[in-house]
Amino acid sequence: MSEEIIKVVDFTKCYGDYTAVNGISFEVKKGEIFGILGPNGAGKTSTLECLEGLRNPDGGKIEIMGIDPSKDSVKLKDIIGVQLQSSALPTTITVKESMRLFSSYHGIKPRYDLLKRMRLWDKANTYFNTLSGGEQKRLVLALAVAHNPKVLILDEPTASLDVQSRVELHELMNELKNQGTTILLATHDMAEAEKMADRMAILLKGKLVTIGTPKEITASGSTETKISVRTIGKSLEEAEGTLVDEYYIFYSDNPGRKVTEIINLIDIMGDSLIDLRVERPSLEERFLEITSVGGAL
Ligand SMILES: Nc1ncnc2c1ncn2[C@@H]1O[C@H](COP(=O)(O)OP(=O)(O)OP(=O)(O)O)[C@@H](O)[C@H]1O
Repeated sequence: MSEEIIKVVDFTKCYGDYTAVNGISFEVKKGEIFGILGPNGAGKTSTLECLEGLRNPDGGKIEIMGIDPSKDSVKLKDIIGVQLQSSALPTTITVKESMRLFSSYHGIKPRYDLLKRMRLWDKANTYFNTLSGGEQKRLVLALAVAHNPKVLILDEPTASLDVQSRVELHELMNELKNQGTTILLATHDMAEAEKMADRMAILLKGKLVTIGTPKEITASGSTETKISVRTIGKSLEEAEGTLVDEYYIFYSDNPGRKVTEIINLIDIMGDSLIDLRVERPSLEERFLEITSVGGAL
């Protein structure tokens, strides 16, 4: 897992006078799922589009398996898989025709197995513009992975997908990862990022504000761990917790020590524990902390 597949060094993207991405650097290793998170306008899509060779950087360096996307789009096309925008497909192409077209573009046999897997086989002869939003998205994803790309670039892949399709896509991503595919995943969905990403970068106003595993990022915040305790008696009445729906709620930056203190108190007071829950701050809470005014910037 140490081979660097994607290298981004001091990358900058401008639109006229506006700097959308301002000197960011990160590397993605072989077989990693790397999340790119950030609020609207943070620069995620601009970064992905430069990696895909659709736009040219205005500064710094980008490499995918040693290829500069802005210079060698021919070599890049077989290495990367990208999710097309829905508008990139002709409205009256059928599902099966689109798979044939893409497969011939990559010089492979049509991957009808993927249409079956993405539950699109019943719609094989349906025009693209009459598919539902979720079906269009499933097709676009099937087309992105048809040629077994070494690098898969996904921009909000599960937005507008139903729960079943979302779970199926996550399974497919894990399978591809296990086969050594490197996946770049831009998402607004914190639960998805926490579940799927090995590491992630958070962008804010074009700058990279933090990078690490979901656990590292969550643990680096000031948000405290929540401990909820329910007892038979009233042993915690005098402790500093707040009573909410029969649970005493405590917050601590040292949850191990706090839980021991609480249990000792319950014991000393001759009381009995009914339930104890420890909830670490979520990635979402940490994300909000980082991206809100007065956050880590
Ligand atoms: N073609 C363009 N011309 C001018 N400005 C652009 C263009 N594309 C993007 N921008 C601006 O660059 C900034 C970054 O946009 P980008 O789409 O990369 O952000 P994003 O993180 O993907 O946002 P979102 O989560 O809303 O999709 C935004 O302020 C946007 O308005």
